[in-house]
Amino acid sequence: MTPGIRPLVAGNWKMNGTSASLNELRMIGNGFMSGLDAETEALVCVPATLLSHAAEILSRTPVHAGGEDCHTKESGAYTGCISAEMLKDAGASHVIVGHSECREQRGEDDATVQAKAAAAWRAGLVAIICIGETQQQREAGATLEVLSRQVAGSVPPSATPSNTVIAYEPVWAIGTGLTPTAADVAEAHAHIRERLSEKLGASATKTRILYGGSVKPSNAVELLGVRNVDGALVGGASLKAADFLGIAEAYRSISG
Ligand SMILES: O=C(CO)COP(=O)(O)O
Repeated sequence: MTPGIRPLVAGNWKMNGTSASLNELRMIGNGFMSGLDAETEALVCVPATLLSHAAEILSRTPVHAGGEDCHTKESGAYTGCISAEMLKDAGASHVIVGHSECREQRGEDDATVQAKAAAAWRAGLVAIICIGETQQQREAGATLEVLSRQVAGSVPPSATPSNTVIAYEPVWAIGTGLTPTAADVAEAHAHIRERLSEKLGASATKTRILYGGSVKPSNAVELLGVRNVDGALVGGASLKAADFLGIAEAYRSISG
């Protein structure tokens, strides 16, 4: 937690979900309608095929709908790609950029991630910029150096707390059930905050830094209670309403 920052609990459905999954989304929306802490903001990023349905379902709730990736360009001959403007048109408020799966599987570099964040802003979306070290980098003792490089390269210098969220996702913790210790998370988030301060000045104190990687209801209190952790980016556990709501509940117990 960071004093003065409203936490964000965000889901990332990845390449999961068909129209049959929208019921889980309805339950997530309803969960936030009936009593979840108004101080916690919530978002579910869904496959583009579901986005307009998701936005419609969530429009009657406090939960936002988001995209999972976008192209740098507004339109053009880019078969199979989706622009930030298209996501906005379909009802998105946010888009994830630079997820490690996109960096690894599609060879996305920091400059591309930075251009995608700028594309998100151009369309009026909040960019959720993902960073995080691989297992090999952690074992080599290079975690903080990698995070410095990714903040320097992936975060546009004009980022503000209202147009940008940072998500620290150690690659080795994604989908593995492994998580860093609370001390490791604290060190990484403090380091990211310092690098953001150098780059963005005073506004860095208000920029949300989410933790992502095997967050579940059972570990949410420990992980999200760490200093400088301003929410979660949740993969697998966001596909089940009960788990996603359980994570948000954990946040309430920390804030309370
Ligand atoms: O990659 C993630 C969210 O973007 C994390 O995924 P898991 O929560 O499934 O580990």
